[in-house]
Amino acid sequence: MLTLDAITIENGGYAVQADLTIAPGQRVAVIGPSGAGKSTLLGGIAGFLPVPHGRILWRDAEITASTPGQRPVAMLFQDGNLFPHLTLAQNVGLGLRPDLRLSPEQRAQVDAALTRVGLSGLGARKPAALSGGQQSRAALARVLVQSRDILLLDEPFAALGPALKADMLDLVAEVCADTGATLLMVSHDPTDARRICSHAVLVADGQAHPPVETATLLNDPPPALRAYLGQDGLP
Ligand SMILES: Nc1ncnc2c1ncn2[C@@H]1O[C@H](COP(=O)(O)OP(=O)(O)OP(=O)(O)O)[C@@H](O)[C@H]1O
Repeated sequence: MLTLDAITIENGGYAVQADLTIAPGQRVAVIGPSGAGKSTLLGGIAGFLPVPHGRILWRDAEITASTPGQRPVAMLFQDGNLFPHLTLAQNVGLGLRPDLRLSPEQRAQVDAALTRVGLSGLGARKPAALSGGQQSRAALARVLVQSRDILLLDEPFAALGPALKADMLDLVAEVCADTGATLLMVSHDPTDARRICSHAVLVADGQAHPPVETATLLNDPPPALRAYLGQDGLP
């Protein structure tokens, strides 16, 4: 269980409050108006932003004061996930050791992660020699190799076309099912949430609400979400 026990997360002058729990292995979309604090929520869970009030717990152990590296969390951002001067294998290896002094076992883990995301044999390539979809897969492999319990994805596939994005979302769902990882994924596209997230957290007006079933939330959105989604259900 991921427990956000009456927390406040600070992001500059902005604050987001949350008092909710997320079940292990659950896939949860984080949705809400632009600027409402979705990235702030993920940043607080990851340990990148201060949480001056409340407690964050994972499986009953408090992690509020833990550094990002000590938390059971791996995070994938929209941009800047790959270093252009490093090969794919090195980029993925960074998830295991920042100095890249990998043991043979760790190299095998990198190869396995690349294979899992469909990039077998491409480890020696640099990111520029890959398509956008392949780059997204490599970034996902780096998150995978970390074997963390919680995956935080902040609009990671927004730059991809619809078909590639759907492939990546399905891959994320498969990986979460394989590993039992708990997923929180920020997305501006409600179809992403419907595709792979059983539950959704609405972030609006500085408040992250407890998760509810995605279909329930999107089929009958509260006013703050309805205004954002518009009549056709898209932002
Ligand atoms: N460094 C900062 N200093 C002050 N305010 C900030 C800072 N970073 C973000 N904010 C503010 O915090 C609020 C929440 O930002 P956040 O990025 O979490 O929203 P979001 O819901 O992820 O938005 P979007 O959907 O547009 O990405 C915004 O109103 C933003 O202006």
